[in-house]
Amino acid sequence: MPSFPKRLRLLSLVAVLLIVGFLTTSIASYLVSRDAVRGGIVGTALPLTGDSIYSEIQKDILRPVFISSQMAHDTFVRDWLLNGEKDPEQLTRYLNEVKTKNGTFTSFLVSEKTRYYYHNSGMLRAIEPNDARDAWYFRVREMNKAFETNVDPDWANRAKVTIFINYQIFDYQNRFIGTTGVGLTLDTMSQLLKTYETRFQRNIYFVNESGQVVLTGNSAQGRNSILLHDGIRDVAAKILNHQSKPTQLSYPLNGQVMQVNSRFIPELGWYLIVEQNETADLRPVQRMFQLNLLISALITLLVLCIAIYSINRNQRRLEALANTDSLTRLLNRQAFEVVLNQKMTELARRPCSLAGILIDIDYFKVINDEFGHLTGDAVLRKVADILRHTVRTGDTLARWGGEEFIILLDDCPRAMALELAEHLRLAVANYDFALPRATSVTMSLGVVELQADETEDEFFQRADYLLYAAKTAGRNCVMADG
Ligand SMILES: Nc1nc2c(ncn2[C@@H]2O[C@H](COP(=O)(O)OP(=O)(O)OP(=O)(O)O)[C@@H](O)[C@H]2O)c(=O)[nH]1
Repeated sequence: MPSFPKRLRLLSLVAVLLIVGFLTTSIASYLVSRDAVRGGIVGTALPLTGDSIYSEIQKDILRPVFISSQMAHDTFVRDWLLNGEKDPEQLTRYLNEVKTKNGTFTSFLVSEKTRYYYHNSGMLRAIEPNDARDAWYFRVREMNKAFETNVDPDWANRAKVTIFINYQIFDYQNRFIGTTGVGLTLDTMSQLLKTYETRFQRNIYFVNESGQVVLTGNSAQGRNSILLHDGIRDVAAKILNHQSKPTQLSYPLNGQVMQVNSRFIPELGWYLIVEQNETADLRPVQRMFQLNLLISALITLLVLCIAIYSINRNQRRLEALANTDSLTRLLNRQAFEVVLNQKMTELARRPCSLAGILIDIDYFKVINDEFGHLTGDAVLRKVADILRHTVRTGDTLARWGGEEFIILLDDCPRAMALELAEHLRLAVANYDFALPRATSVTMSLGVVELQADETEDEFFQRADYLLYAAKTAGRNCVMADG
C-alpha cells in the first residue's frame, strides 16, 4: 500500500491527467466550434445578407430605370418638346400620371431648348449652368450613356435625399432634346435595412465614398463617419477601396469582435456595410464550453473521491489482512503486540488491572500425526471459535503461534481472569470435536496479572512459565501466579 505522500502524489497525478485531458478536449472543441460559428458568419451569413440587400437594391433601381426609359422614348414627350412645349399643364398631367401609377417619389423633365425644369407638381424654374444644384443636368447632357443613377437632394421636395434616374431624350434625328426620369425616396431602402437588421440582428448601413454614413436602418444612427467612429475607423481605409467585390474584415470593439462585410455599389456610389458582433453568436458555444468545464470538474472530483475511497478501503483491507491470522481469522502475534503496547501505555496513564491468559493445546502434534494436518487445522479453527465466543467483548484474543493462543483482559483482576480461564478450558474440553475414537481436545493455560513497572518480556516470560507449569502438572489445567 503506498505511503501517504506516495498516495498524494498518485492522486495528484490522476487529477492532473484528468484536468489536462478534459481541458485539452474542452478547449479543442471550443476552438473548433468557435471557428465554425465564425466561419458561418464570415463565409455565409454576412455575404448572404449583403447579396440579398444588393439584389433588393438592384431591383429597386432597375424598375425606375425601366420607367425612365419609357418616358424618354415616349412619342408624346418627344412631340411635346419638339412642338415648342406649348401646354405645360399637359406635361404636368403626364408626369403626375407616371408618378402616381408607378409609386415613385417624383418625376421630372428638363428641356434642352428652354432649360425649364418640369416637375409632376408643375413647372419649377429654369436651370442654370452656374447653379451647383443643376450641375447634374450638364453632366447628363454630356455623358456617353443613355442614363445615370444619381443620389441627390430633391430640391422640389424639401431637399429629401432621392435616387434619380436621369435619362437622355433624343428627337427622331437622334439629337439631344432634354432629360427625363423619376426619383425614388430613400425611405423604402431605409425601411428595407430596418427589416434586415431586425431579421438578422446585424448592423446594415451605407456610407459614401468619403466614409459618411448616408443611409441606415437603426443601428448606425448617430454615426457620422466610419473614419471617426471607434473600432471601425481602424479598417475604414480598407472598406473604402472602390471594389465591388465584397471585402471581409473584422475589428475589436469593447473587448468583442465585430465582423464586417462591405461592398461598393457602383449604381449608388456607396458602400454597403453589413456588420455583426460575433460575440452574441459565440455565446452558446461559450456556454457549452463552461458547461464542459463544469462537467469535467465534477467528473474529476468524482474520480478522485472514488480513487480515495478505493485506496482507503484497500488499505484497510490490507491492514486487516496483515493483522489477521489466515487460518483462524484471529489477530496475529504482531497485531497483538501492538495492542499490548497500547494497553501498557494507557495503563501508565490510568492504572487499572490488566491480565493475560496464554493457552496451548495439549498433545496437538498427536492430533496432527494421527488424523492429519487438515484435521489439525480444523481443530485449531474450532478452538479459536470457542475462545472467540467465550471471551468478553473488549478482550483481545490472538493466535500466538502454532497451537498457542493469547488473551489480554482489560480491567480484569486476577480472580476474574482465573475464572474465565477455567471457563475456557472446560468449554474446549467438553466440546465434541468429532475426532475418531472419541479423542478429546484439551488445553493448558497460564494466567498472569501485569505487575507495576513490568516489561512486556517479563510479562510474557511469567505467562510462559505458568503455562509450562500447567503442562508439567498434567495438562488440561490452569496455572496462575501468586
Ligand atoms: N495442523 C497444524 N499443525 C500445526 C500448525 N502450527 C503448528 N502445528 C503443529 O503443532 C504441533 C505442536 O507440537 P508440540 O509443540 O510438540 O506440542 P504438543 O504436541 O501440542 O505437545 P504439548 O504442547 O507438549 O502438549 C507441531 O506438530 C506443529 O507442526 C498449524 O497451523 N496447523
